[in-house]
Amino acid sequence: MRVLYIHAERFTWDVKDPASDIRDEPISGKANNALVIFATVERGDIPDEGFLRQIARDIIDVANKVKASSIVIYPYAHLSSELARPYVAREVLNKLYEVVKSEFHGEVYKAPFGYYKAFEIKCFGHPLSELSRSFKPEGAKVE
Ligand SMILES: C[C@@H](O)[C@H](N)C(=O)N[C@H]1[C@@H](O)[C@H](n2cnc3c(N)ncnc32)O[C@@H]1CO
Repeated sequence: MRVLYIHAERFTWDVKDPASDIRDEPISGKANNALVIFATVERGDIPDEGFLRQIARDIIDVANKVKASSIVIYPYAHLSSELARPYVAREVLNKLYEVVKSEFHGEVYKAPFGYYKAFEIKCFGHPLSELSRSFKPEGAKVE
């Protein structure tokens, strides 16, 4: 999984057209003082508890470091050329959302999977406000 973390003073997303047969409810939204997680699920990623906890731990660690009051999981198919199939990607992101929500003290949001979306973001610009990560399942066969 490839992720881009942006610590944003304000983040809003507006659902547009469907972009996949596999999709969530089309709910737009906004969050303030949010750690926005632009997340691309890659081929080989699995909805495995241990893998997801590893990612959730890092997300929450950064959210606490930057004193974010909310976290947004944002499905984003643009950070890798090795995309997981939509069915798997949606399941991985929905489970990641559940793990983060169960362990973070603040609000946790998930933008809907499977759509084109407009978004507005105001990045704080401090040294930890833009970070990227790559997570691989333990012992996963790397093609
Ligand atoms: C398009 C752009 O504006 C929007 N932001 C978008 O990316 N929409 C994506 C994700 O919501 C989801 N999606 C599909 N495959 C994946 C994947 N492997 N990982 C994450 N999301 C995925 O399905 C949509 C179409 O690819």
